[in-house]
Amino acid sequence: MSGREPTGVGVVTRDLVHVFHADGHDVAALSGVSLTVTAGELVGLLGPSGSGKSTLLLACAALLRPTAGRLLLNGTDIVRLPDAERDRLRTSTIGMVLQGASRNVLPYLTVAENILLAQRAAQRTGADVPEPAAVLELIGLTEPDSARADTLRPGSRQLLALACGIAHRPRLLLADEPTSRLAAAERDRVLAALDTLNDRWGTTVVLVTHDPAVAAALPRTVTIRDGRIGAEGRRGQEYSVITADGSVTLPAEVLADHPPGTLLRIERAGPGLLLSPVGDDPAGTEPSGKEGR
Ligand SMILES: Nc1ncnc2c1ncn2[C@@H]1O[C@H](COP(=O)(O)OP(=O)(O)OP(=O)(O)O)[C@@H](O)[C@H]1O
Repeated sequence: MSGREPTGVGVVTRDLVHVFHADGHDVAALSGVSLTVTAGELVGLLGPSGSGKSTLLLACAALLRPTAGRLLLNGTDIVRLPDAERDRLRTSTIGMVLQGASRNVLPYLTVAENILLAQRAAQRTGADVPEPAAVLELIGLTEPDSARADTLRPGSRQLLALACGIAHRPRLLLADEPTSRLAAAERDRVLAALDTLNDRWGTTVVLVTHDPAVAAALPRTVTIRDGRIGAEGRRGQEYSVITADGSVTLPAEVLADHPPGTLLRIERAGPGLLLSPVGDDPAGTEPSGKEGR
């Protein structure tokens, strides 16, 4: 190792759009995402199935080239970078943990062999990589180096997947549902590993999760709805976000009582805003309800 501590990468997206073309029709997976993740932050992406979380993660990982918009890693827009440059970023700067441990580790290799394999691409470019033991210590995986991956318990296999994702010491780690299908104690080990990584190496971490317990433990969450940012959370508390076009996504429980089409009066109330639903005739010029019959 060079001894110089790498710090995390800042991620900025502006009006990011991605359209998949499948079976003769288009699917807009991202419809204008503008998000800023500061270098060294730990952020969770939440949202319903199909809202665009994985697509956003893949775009940040330079594994998918967005249709439009900007995506900057430490100030460099990677959307229009040549393929070779994007490959180099993935080898040197970005770590990706795909959904499901089996997509990140080879079952018939040992713990140590999986780490060494994950480091190979970075080593080919002449980069310094950490000792496998240092990676395992940071992640908190205590199983012997010689254990085959397919003999590990689910939580340990997921920790190994994380270890492979950070084996080349990336400055940005993107993890797609790293705690899914884990028991609470195993989930907590994975969360602790992400915290330690973020704290000790200063790595920026963006993870997708559906688990409310994980979301509540994260310092910041961003909720994606229909390919846009719908809400932000801080330590489990949810906030709506005013988007660039001035729209606000209401929380699901508010929408349940006030369906689309409801008229709202918006008034300033000191430093706050008061949203009041009104009838179909906000000016009150028509008699309403039974009184008019
Ligand atoms: N390769 C693809 N080809 C066509 N459509 C796709 C492809 N990948 C994703 N989609 C569509 O894009 C939209 C967003 O998908 P995405 O996987 O990003 O959502 P998600 O929020 O990660 O969902 P989940 O929580 O279920 O993983 C969905 O409508 C999905 O069907």
